[in-house]
Amino acid sequence: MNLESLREATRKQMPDKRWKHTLGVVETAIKLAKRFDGDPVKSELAALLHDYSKAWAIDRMEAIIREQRLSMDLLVYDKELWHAHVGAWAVQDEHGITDEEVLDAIRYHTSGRENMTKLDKIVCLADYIEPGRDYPGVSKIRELAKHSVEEALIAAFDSTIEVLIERGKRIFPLTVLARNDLIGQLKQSNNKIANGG
Ligand SMILES: Nc1ncnc2c1ncn2[C@@H]1O[C@H](COP(=O)(O)OP(=O)(O)O)[C@@H](O)[C@H]1O
Repeated sequence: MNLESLREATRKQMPDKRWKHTLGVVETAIKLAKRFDGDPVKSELAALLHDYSKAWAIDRMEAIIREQRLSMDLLVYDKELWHAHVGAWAVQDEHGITDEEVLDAIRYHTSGRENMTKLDKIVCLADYIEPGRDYPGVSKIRELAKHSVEEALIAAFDSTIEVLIERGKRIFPLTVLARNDLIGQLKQSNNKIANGG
C-alpha cells in the first residue's frame, strides 16, 4: 500500500478536526526526526497512523482489546489510552503494516513506555506539540523540544500526570515508567558530558 492510499484510508477514519491534528503531527514528527537524527520516513508513517482508531466507537475498541488480547489491564484506565493499542493492531490488520518499530510508536504514542525508541519519542512528542495544540505548558514543551526530546517529553508527561492527579484519575503506569527512564537517560548523558564525552 502506498502512502497516498494510506492517507486516504486514515482520513476516512476520523472527523476533519482530528485529520488536521494528524497532519500537524506528521509535519512536526518529520521536523523532529531531522532535528534529532531520527528516521523521517518512519516518523511520517507512524505519525500519519498514530490516531487511526481515535474516533472509533468505545464498544468496538473494547471488543478488539478483548478478542485480540491486546492489553487487558488497559481496560481499567482512561479510554483515551485504548485507541493507541487498537490502532497499532488495526493498521496491521487492515493495511498490512508489519514494521514493529512503527507499530510500537503507534501503540505507545499516548502513554510512552520504558526504553522508548527514538521513533516512539518523536511521535509521542509530536503529538504533544503539533501546531494545533493549545494547553497550559505547551510553549515550555515546544521550547525544550528545540534542543532535547527527552527534556521535552519529561515535561509533557509531567503535564499529563498533573492533570490526571488534579482530576482524581488513575495513572496508567507506563507513563510513570517512561518518565523515570527518561530522567535516567538524561542523567547518564549529563554524566558523560561532565566526564568529557
Ligand atoms: N498514563 C496515563 N494514564 C491515564 N490516562 C492517560 C495517561 N496518559 C494519557 N492519558 C489520557 O490520554 C489523554 C491524551 O491522549 P491523546 O492520545 O494524546 O489524545 P488527544 O490527541 O485527544 O489529546 C490524556 O488527556 C489522558 O486523559
